[in-house]
Amino acid sequence: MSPDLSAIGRLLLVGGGNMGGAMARGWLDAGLPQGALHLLDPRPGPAMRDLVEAGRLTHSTGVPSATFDVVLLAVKPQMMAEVLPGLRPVLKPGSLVISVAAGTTTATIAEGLGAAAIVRAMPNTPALIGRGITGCFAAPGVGEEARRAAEALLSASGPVVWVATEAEIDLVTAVSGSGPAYVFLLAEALAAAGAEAGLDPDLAMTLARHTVAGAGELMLRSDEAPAQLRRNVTSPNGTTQAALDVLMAEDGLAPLLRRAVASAARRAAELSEPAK
Ligand SMILES: NC(=O)C1=CN([C@@H]2O[C@H](COP(=O)(O)OP(=O)(O)OC[C@H]3O[C@@H](n4cnc5c(N)ncnc54)[C@H](OP(=O)(O)O)[C@@H]3O)[C@@H](O)[C@H]2O)C=CC1
Ligand SMILES: O=C(O)[C@@H]1CCC=N1
Repeated sequence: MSPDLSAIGRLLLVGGGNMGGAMARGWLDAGLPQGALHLLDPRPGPAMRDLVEAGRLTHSTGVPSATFDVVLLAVKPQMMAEVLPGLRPVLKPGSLVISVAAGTTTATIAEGLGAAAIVRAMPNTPALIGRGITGCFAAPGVGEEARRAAEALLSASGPVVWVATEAEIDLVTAVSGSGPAYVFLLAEALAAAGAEAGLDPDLAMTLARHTVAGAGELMLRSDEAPAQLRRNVTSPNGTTQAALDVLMAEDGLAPLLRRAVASAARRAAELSEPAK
């Protein structure tokens, strides 16, 4: 069911790139009222330009001379220090600020903008098709109504989960924010392994894409846990077991992913420091 976005008011999206663009598409598809969304981006990409030309949102290359009920920050973390002070005039008492920037803390955002109700959110790019998941942290001072507004907006991209501490957002980033890239890499590696083993490369890629997508869809729709779904594929002493003996070895996939997630979380923490 689509969230009710009719009461969101005026919404400013700052940065219409991969993530901001995916979220904008989700809001428009979920029925954000005509004229509610304004994009601030000096160089919007083709997808956003098409939406502007279709009259589905307004756009400016500079900070608009209006105030907004919600401001969603989707610029690179390295841009935040430069962008935040210029946004002070678009805020009014009660404005809600949502940031999806990896690493940038609510304290940094509060300092750059002056006082505001700030929610840090970590979506992921399947938001583009309404199949993302977003982890959120509400800074102290964000009231119940603002939380509900944030949840309504973010749930246009898929489920929304709240964490109790800001440090957990860096972990959400490492698992689900960056996670789609790990899954795409799995598809790439599976296709490459199939091609190396002798399959036509295009055929191997078709097999890999459908396998990853089908397994993902089955996992979402099934009541069974991923471990049980894995067992359902694994005939005793069969082919899957032969592959899993490699993937589940001491130096297999689990320790590799542990290291990858730890490395992403460390990078998120680094991004919270100035000039990284
Ligand atoms: N991509 C992802 O999977 C995810 C990204 N994020 C976060 O989302 C944020 C954006 O990432 P992503 O969308 O990938 O990055 P992109 O580079 O694709 O998008 C950023 C956009 O902001 C624009 N921009 C640059 N300067 C300004 C400015 N002063 N004012 C307004 N807009 C500006 C950029 O224009 P130009 O390209 O011309 O510089 C670009 O269109 C990051 O903070 C990232 O951590 C969070 C979750 C997932
Ligand atoms: O790579 C990044 O830093 C961003 C945050 C999560 C996904 N992309």
